[in-house]
Amino acid sequence: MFQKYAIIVAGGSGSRMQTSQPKQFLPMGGEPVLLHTIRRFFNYDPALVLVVVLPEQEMGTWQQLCAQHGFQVPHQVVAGGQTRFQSVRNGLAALAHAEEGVVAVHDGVRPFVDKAMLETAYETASRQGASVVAVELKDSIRRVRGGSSKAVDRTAYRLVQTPQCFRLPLLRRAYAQPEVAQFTDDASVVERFGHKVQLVQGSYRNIKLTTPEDLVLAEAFLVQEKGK
Ligand SMILES: Nc1ccn([C@@H]2O[C@H](COP(=O)(O)OP(=O)(O)OP(=O)(O)O)[C@@H](O)[C@H]2O)c(=O)n1
Ligand SMILES: C[C@](O)(CO)[C@H](O)COP(=O)(O)O
Repeated sequence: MFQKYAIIVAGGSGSRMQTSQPKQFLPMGGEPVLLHTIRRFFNYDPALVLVVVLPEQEMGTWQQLCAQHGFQVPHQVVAGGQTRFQSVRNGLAALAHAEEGVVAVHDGVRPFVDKAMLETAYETASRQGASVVAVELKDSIRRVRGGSSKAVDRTAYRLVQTPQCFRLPLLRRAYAQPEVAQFTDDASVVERFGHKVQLVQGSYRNIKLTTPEDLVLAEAFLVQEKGK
């Protein structure tokens, strides 16, 4: 067995959602999105060490929401940075005293992560160092260049999700690199550091709440889950 950690990043402003409240705090089935996400990790493994990264100015909001919803899942709260990279780095700093184990980095706005996916991602990273959940493309894709476009082979690509799991010392060393614009996720950081990343099966339900229509889908998923 190995110790499991999770850094749940919720330090963004949610500009594409176009709501006054950051999307991680929006209600979904009557409870904040972030609360659902954290609970999924706790239900997977109550012994998991949880670090939640929040916008510095929203610490009070989160405290209030936890009190309002009687949310008791133990977690450490850390202030985020200007970019996702900086938020993950701040989350890692909160684990400075942890030595071994596997850490998942997960978007706070992906509330439909499930137990099977978490188990596969953690186990794969414990054996191979780095794992990333991903799904096949459902649409055709085209490469755009200048004013024209060209069809490309979609079977050669995957859509990358979170959780992305890593042996803790590896992720720590990778995040000591200087930030570059190409770092859109944790896998890209670890890969640039020189470590291969193993893809594992994600899910089409594991959506990232990004734009307003994603909330409609999320509510529908919840209704469906409650009916099961
Ligand atoms: N400085 C940042 C930026 C993003 N995130 C987190 O990274 C996840 C994925 O990012 P994204 O969906 O892009 O969130 P936002 O940056 O909040 O959204 P937008 O780009 O629309 O502003 C989210 O859970 C978000 O809160 C973060 O912790 N710190
Ligand atoms: C990490 C991520 O969710 C994997 O798909 C994605 O890269 C985040 O990108 P965003 O531009 O911050 O939404």
